[in-house]
Amino acid sequence: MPSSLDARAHRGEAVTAAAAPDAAAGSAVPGTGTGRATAKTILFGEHAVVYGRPAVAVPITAIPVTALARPVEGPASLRSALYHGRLDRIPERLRPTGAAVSAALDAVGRPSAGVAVEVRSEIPAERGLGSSAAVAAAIVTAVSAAFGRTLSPDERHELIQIAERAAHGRPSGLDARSVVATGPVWFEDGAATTLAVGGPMTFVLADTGVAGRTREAVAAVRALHEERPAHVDALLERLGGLAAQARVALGTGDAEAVGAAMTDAHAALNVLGVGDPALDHLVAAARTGGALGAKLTGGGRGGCIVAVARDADHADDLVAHLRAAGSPAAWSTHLEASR
Ligand SMILES: C[C@@](O)(CCO)CC(=O)[O-]
Repeated sequence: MPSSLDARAHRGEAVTAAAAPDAAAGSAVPGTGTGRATAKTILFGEHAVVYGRPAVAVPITAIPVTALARPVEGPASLRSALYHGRLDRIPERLRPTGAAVSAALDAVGRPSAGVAVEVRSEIPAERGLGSSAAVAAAIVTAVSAAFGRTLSPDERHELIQIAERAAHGRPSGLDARSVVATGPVWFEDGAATTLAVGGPMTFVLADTGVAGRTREAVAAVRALHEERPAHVDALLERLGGLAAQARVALGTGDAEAVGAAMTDAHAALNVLGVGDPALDHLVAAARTGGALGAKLTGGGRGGCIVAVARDADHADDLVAHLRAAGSPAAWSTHLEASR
């Protein structure tokens, strides 16, 4: 992993579940533009959400990405930890990032304008933490601001979705909504609403060190769905049901019930074919470390796990335990009760 993504353990910011103002701040002074978004973790509903089931996600405000953009003479360019050069020569794997710049230029009516875009991201890529959606969110906000436009949340969502389609074909929109939220979200029918949290809850994220493969995992679920629709529909129904159950448990602050639902969801995701031995290893380690439950988070087939800690102090122990079990990076994030 690049040095900026070195193993760190954040105690995590308090993420309030109260009013969820938009987190993708941007300046709209023509000539300069900034955009900001954050990592996210999906607590429940990944993959099932692609098939219309509900999901629960939490933005990780302690892990941000910022984009800066300014109009220039000459071709559009990108500077990031992964690439520095002309946009029309961007490597295939960064095509979604290029798509975000182009989509924003189209949206401001300047499709062939030159723009210099710089991305500073603390979000590890390909770890199921929403890096592609967050980078796209920061970019579309920054580029449109550089040309004097402030995007409405829905306009911005559509532009992020263009980049997400380049990333993995048929995105549900969950990532695009979560990376610009400031509190936990309930996602259903393409819309995100603020989720009530009835008591403090602390989650720990741990990286397997194995790159997640969302595109491949989404395609594998689609193929399995075509092959065995009844089997897959039952799993998707189960995953959607666990999200609904967890919504109630979050609302009453019942961390044990949230953890139990997570462990069940992990099992269902494995049957769906999006697991990985490295994920199972960390889920098992989380349990021996005293977590109330754990599961893979995001696209799967690598990436991160998310676990429920007993409390904020236990989260620190759990981070250390997961690091000792081989995780190269672990973080914690804390939710305060919203009422
Ligand atoms: C796997 C998935 O459910 C989440 C990826 O972070 C895909 C999507 O929602 O588009």
